[in-house]
Amino acid sequence: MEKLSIVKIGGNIIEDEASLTGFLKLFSNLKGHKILVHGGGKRATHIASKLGIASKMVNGRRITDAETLEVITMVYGGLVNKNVVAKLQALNTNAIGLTGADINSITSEKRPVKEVDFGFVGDVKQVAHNAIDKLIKADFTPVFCAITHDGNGQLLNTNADTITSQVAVGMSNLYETSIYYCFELNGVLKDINDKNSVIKHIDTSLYKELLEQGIIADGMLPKLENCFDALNNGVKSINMGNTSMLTQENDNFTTITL
Ligand SMILES: Nc1ncnc2c1ncn2[C@@H]1O[C@H](COP(=O)(O)OP(=O)(O)O)[C@@H](O)[C@H]1O
Ligand SMILES: CC(=O)N[C@@H](CCC(=O)OP(=O)(O)O)C(=O)O
Repeated sequence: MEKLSIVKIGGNIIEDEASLTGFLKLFSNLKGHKILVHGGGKRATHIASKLGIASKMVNGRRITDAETLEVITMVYGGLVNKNVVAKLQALNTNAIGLTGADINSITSEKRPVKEVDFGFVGDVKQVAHNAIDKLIKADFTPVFCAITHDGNGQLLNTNADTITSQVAVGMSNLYETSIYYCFELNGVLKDINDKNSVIKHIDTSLYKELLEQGIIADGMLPKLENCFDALNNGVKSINMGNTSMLTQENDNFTTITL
């Protein structure tokens, strides 16, 4: 099986021009087949607030009413996605920006209302791995934003970490797939206040211990939950750390296995 790398960048990297430029250079230089997934939650919150729309997050997910859906469509699908694609073109990476509606790549289902009504938030149902592979085989580099669709004309907001793990699970039918979650810290830290306390390897049993000890919290909770879901469904390896983990020089990041 050929190899495929799926790289995710979150809001903090996107917000910092120098970090974004540095990251995109590393991503461009990455050998082999690759896919980029980007978030942009911070930018969406910022622009929504300029428009007088308050943002509300519950369990790390944005409550997405009709107005907020308009904002995130403009920000993720337009502003962030197209800027990332243009910057990649400048680095000679022939990128194509996509939402899940494009080439019907990611379909999702509006999250059912239980204790919380998340509004237009979608849980991934299907990833069209063969359609995505046509782009890869044509030497295009897909760049996904955090938008999916329900197949009936409705766009839905889907967390970018979840898009990453679900696209990785789908592509594992065709490739030996690795995920790289790039964020502003060096990896999963034993002590959140000590940036050098990277836990180099987390497996299922250590994961349970870290959860019990409360060492994994906030944004890291859904991230790691997604990781174990992906590993249980065919993804070969998952790495988490700052963007320099995409180079051979840095081995100070977290690797996650079953
Ligand atoms: N043990 C931990 N190690 C590293 N980060 C942690 C840990 N526990 C919680 N976090 C938090 O998780 C955040 C990363 O998740 P998130 O905010 O979803 O990132 P992203 O930028 O990818 O959207 C970090 O900024 C950090 O505040
Ligand atoms: C449903 C939901 O919460 N979607 C996220 C999608 C963006 C995202 O995941 O961005 P980061 O990776 O930068 O956090 C949101 O709107 O914030």
